[in-house]
Amino acid sequence: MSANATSLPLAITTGEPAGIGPDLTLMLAASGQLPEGCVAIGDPALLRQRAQQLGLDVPVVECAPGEPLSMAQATLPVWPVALAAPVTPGVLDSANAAYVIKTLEVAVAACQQGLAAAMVTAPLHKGVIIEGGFSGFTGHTEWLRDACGVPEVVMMLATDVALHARGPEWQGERGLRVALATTHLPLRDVADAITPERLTRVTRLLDADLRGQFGIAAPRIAVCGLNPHAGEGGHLGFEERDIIEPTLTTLRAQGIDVRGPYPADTLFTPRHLREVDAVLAMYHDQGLAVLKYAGFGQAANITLGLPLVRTSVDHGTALDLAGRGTADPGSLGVALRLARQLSQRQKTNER
Ligand SMILES: NC(=O)c1ccc[n+]([C@@H]2O[C@H](COP(=O)([O-])OP(=O)(O)OC[C@H]3O[C@@H](n4cnc5c(N)ncnc54)[C@H](O)[C@@H]3O)[C@@H](O)[C@H]2O)c1
Ligand SMILES: N[C@H](C(=O)O)[C@H](O)COP(=O)(O)O
Repeated sequence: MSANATSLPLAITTGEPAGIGPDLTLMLAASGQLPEGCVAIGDPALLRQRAQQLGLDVPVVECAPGEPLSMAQATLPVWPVALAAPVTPGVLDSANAAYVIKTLEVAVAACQQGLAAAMVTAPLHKGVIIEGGFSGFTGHTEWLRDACGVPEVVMMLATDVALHARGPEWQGERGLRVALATTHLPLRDVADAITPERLTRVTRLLDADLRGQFGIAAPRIAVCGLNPHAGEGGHLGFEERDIIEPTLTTLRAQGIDVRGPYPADTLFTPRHLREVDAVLAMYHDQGLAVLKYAGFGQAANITLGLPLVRTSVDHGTALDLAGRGTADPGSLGVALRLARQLSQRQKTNER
């Protein structure tokens, strides 16, 4: 296989086996919407069984990293990882936690060895991974940071503009990009995690990847406050006055176009969004509730700051839909297209 980012496969980790990850991968393959050069990572027997449950005629073809992929229409090439326990759609079993982690390890190794262009992750279930013995696990994003040995990563979700613009007024014609200063933390711990050091690392990474990965020459970043009305001058919380504002002042002096902190409730309105390229939210639901309202099913999750390209879906395991054929594969399609685009850009940047 040529070591060319356009011909290297996109490795899809199929995620929680009782969730919709296997279904969505098969649905895209069956409908001919799986982009050329994709390979799934998971248990071939599970995929064949799920295809049968969904009534999909998708031959599952086993192969190994580095081998040429089957080019036949509507087949699904698979790099095999064996399940530990049989799966019933919608029913979690912590015995399969190590299997899910193994699929991630295979994808990371393939990217690192130049055998995959990027990894695209279908959803996993954080709770069952923890119950399966991975006590520190909080999500793909943090796991990938540690697996790749980098000090910081940033979670950013973006709507797919071409497919989902709400109209020309929705953040201009560039869609909505929301990055998070903190990720999977209990709300109780969020305020303590908003430190000058973290804000500085996250903002610098966001600025660098908007330039390098998204080709924005001079990124403009709007930053949310943490408290209602951005702290009301210190009367409704001190984090803006004492931490966020001074950090942004320092970053501006270093040449980063970072604006705010703004009251988060009115920042996510077209008039403000049109003026910037990304919003940095202070915590998970502050940013992602808006992003998912704007584009659920047509958005993707990107991990910034990794030495490899990783994109993901904008939704979870949807156990209620597994095995039924009613889940929407749109976000997986967006994540795959974005992964291909980012891996091609990464290759161009390396030249
Ligand atoms: N990328 C990931 O790995 C990822 C992302 C988000 C959530 N999760 C995990 O998923 C699990 C369940 O999370 P949750 O219940 O908060 O969110 P969820 O996205 O699984 O489900 C929320 C709602 O959205 C619906 N939904 C989700 N995906 C859909 C799709 N493709 N088509 C149609 N409807 C869809 C579900 O049926 C449900 O009603 C949790 O363990 C969470 O941590 C993983
Ligand atoms: N925060 C993500 C979301 O709500 O869509 C999701 O939990 C996935 O996170 P990881 O990619 O870190 O697993």
